[in-house]
Amino acid sequence: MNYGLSGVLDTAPNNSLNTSGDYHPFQNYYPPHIRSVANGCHNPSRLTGQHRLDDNDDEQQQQQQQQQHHYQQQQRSDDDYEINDIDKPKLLMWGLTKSGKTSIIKLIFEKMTAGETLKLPETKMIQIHELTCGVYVRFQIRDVPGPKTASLNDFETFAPNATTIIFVLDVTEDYTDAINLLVSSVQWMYKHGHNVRFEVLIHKIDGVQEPDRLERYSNIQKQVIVMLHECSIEKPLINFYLTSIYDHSIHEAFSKIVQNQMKQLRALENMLNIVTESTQLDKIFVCDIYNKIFLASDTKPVDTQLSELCCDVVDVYTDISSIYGASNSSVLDSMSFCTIELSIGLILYLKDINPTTALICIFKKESKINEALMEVNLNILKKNIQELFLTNTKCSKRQQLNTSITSIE
Ligand SMILES: Nc1nc2c(ncn2[C@@H]2O[C@H](COP(=O)(O)OP(=O)(O)OP(=O)(O)O)[C@@H](O)[C@H]2O)c(=O)[nH]1
Repeated sequence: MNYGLSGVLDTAPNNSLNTSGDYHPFQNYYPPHIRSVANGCHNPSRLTGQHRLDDNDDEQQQQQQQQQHHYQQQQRSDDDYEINDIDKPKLLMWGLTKSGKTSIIKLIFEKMTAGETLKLPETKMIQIHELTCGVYVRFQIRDVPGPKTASLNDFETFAPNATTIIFVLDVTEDYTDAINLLVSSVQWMYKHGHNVRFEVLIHKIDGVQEPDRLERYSNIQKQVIVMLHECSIEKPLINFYLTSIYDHSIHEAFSKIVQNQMKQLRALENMLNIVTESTQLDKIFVCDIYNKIFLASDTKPVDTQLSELCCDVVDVYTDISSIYGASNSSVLDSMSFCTIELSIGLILYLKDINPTTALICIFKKESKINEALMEVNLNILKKNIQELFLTNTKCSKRQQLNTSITSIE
């Protein structure tokens, strides 16, 4: 399958408007100059930008209605997107009691504040969360009561059908027991033939002084690898992250964990690479605006500060939308966009993909971006992203059908 991006146009030599017949109807809405913060908006009744102040402009209203109609159709096709329950990744939150498992889920997916997690009761029963990121990426997370010691009794019940284990290790406590629990859990999985990935969150890092953080991270990592090596597990599937619910690190780590579940990731990254190169952008992220999970970015190395900036853009956008927007409409719709110019010479541009997902582009103010070309390419990208996910589902449905025909023969 060709994972390229059909139809993406290359940068024109100057900043002129693209006059080809290909130009997207959005052209009429988005004047080809960059505007300042959050003057993109969702529908006529919400916060309006300077180009929409005239509510009596019939032509504009008609076009807006057409766009809304397209978006509703898109929403309907998104609803058609079904993922087979067997294919759905099953993530297990695992770690000692009070390590922070429930807090992480509540903070990312249920909008609980970090302060509110202080009052969370101990988990007594297994909690199953059916979650969706960016409409298309669906998975299940199981939050289970954490053991008080390095005992595997409960793990043997919870682990067998997990496809990924998210192990939460409280770095502010003596972590000998936590490391023993982690190592024996990996060992148990290998012994029972489950070659699953372990995503280890070295958590509550806000409680450790800045200079000691990396040292503690590499000590824990080394200790775990040596212990696994002693158990003859040479190349474990294991990743380590430094996290805290008091900053963006937990969103960043969880984004990587979610990306590891997506079979479309490489294809998506290829598409984003093509668009960043052809449009001369510095970076593009695909982000779920409700939980701030990044589903992908182009493959240029990500500066942590850039992804923090993206989370901030999303916060600004959703805050303004919830203050000024109509209560019954979604935060993003087919006309949503916003541009923020930073004093450090960067421009952040947010644009919808679907009702929950946005593209966030970053480019330097001085770079000669052809904005018309950027708009065309981002619209093509948006369409291709949708097709990529839908094609994948159709393929897997067709494969299932073929399998059942074969078995009947
Ligand atoms: N300082 C700090 N505290 C955190 C962090 N994450 C969670 N906590 C606190 O850790 C405590 C325990 O969190 P829980 O989420 O209940 O832990 P759990 O692992 O689900 O515990 P069990 O339900 O007993 O398995 C709470 O008081 C949280 O506020 C963090 O990143 N930093």
